[in-house]
Amino acid sequence: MARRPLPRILTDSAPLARMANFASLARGREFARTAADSASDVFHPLITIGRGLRRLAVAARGRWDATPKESRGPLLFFIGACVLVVALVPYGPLLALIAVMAAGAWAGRERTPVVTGPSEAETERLRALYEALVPYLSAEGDPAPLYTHGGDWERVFGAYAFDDNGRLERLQLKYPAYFTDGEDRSRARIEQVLYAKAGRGREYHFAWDELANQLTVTVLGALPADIAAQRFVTSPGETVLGFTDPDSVQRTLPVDGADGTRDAPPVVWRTGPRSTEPHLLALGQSGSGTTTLLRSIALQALAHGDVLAVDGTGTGEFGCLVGRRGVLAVESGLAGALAALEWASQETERRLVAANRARQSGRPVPDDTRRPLWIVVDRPTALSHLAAAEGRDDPQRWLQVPLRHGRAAQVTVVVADQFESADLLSDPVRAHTKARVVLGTATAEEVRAVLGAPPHTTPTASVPPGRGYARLGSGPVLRVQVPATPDPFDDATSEAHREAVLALLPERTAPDDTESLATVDGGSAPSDPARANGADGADGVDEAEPSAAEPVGAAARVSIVKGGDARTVTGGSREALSADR
Ligand SMILES: Nc1ncnc2c1ncn2[C@@H]1O[C@H](COP(=O)(O)OP(=O)(O)OP(=O)(O)O)[C@@H](O)[C@H]1O
Repeated sequence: MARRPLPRILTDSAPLARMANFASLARGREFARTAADSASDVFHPLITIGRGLRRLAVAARGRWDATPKESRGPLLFFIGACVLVVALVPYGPLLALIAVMAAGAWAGRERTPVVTGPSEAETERLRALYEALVPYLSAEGDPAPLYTHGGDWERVFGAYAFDDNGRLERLQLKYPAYFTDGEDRSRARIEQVLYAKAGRGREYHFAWDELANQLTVTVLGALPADIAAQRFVTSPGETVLGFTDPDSVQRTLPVDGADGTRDAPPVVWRTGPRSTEPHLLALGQSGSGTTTLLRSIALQALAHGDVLAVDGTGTGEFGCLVGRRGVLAVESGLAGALAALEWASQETERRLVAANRARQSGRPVPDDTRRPLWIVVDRPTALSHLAAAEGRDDPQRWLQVPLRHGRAAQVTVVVADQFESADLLSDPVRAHTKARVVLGTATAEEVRAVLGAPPHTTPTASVPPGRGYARLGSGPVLRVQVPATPDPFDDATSEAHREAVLALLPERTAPDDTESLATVDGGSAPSDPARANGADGADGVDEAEPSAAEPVGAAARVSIVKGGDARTVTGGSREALSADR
């Protein structure tokens, strides 16, 4: 009987053999790879030296080729002499061999290639920026346009830098000479394009070099906001409005910040008879920090002068000043504000007359006309509005004389208000406040409207309180961060800030209850007539009559503390104030 053949799969050993072959092949490859790795580890120094010797040989060959024919003879002779010397000195050949090996190892070391030029993504950004500028920086009929669609961006972007996240940090670009770089509108258009294309939300500085037709855009870091109220090292007549960029001002002041003491560049405002901007106006949105700026100025002013504060917000923002030496009054009601400002106006006139008389009679100007008087008015337009509703005098009317003649009489006016109410500011306030500050979020047009010049940086959409721009007279527009000077009586104020502000307050000259007298609602509390005293001790003073509590703006009393002595007069009694002069 014939035997049946087994199935082919059981007899044919080819697949199994193939599998066995694959396995041995894979093993062999693995072995070869391991051997190669080990060999390359072992022979790595030799490989490096070999590579270095090859590079040296190539370099020597290049050098030899570059050597003029007539110099080759002497060079050969020199090399031969060197070889002879080496051969003759003891251990010369060995040392020479070691030197050659070392040179080979040095020349053959692996060098990480230096990446130059922008990455692909960065190149794409630069190209997009270039294309976006084409419509604004090209003109029909230009035979050799710097900017054309699909043109060479490397021709115009002289320098650029990106941060670690690939965002543009600095860009220097050339623009055609016919571009109207002297016109603010033309500049603003370019700045807007760059701002949009380089990434919104950051603050950019634009430096226009009109001579070289070159614009440099730099991303600005945020101004440090860790400087709080403190005693600044300044001379009398100097007030620190805030701190700015280091290259914007030439001076620095030692300040205590979050990381200890450091030098910071201040924006210093000079007041007094020689000041060209003797009065200041600060504007901003609600919550931008204008009241804080006034508080900071008042605290600095108290170091060398007297302060009269009028708080149009009626929220007691200057309550911490009440009863302190040098604080003449803190008013938050309409009647009180009117009386206090009228007094300030008449005091300015008195100082001028006294100084004039002294000069005419050849005597020195009396001391009581030389002590600086600061009139600090927060939101006067709120009081103006109230006054109009009640058919009374506009309190701003009484600022006219101090604003016009204050400089000669050592009287400084500081006004703060909100953008929305700026229209209600009187003409003298607008005309005589040459030192200007804009705080908080503001468009370039708003900054320009207040400061008279546009900012050289792109205002960002959100800024911390106290951040803005300052301009003194016709000087440059400076970025500024006001020192944190919060109301120490505000529950939200941190302990450190509260202590910093309280430490700057002059000593108390009146008992604590004065605080509730003048700041809360125009002073409804009775005061102690025994404390009532004139500035010179002999002035006429009305005895205060206790009155019923009245709403803000209907105040009937004024509390004035002059030269450290308390004086209380009825708000409606202007005669009493006049008599006091
Ligand atoms: N320079 C600053 N540093 C830190 N915080 C500040 C600064 N300026 C203001 N603030 C804080 O911002 C808030 C608003 O400040 P502030 O009252 O001075 O603003 P404002 O412009 O007067 O607003 P409003 O008129 O609505 O009172 C407060 O909590 C204040 O402490």
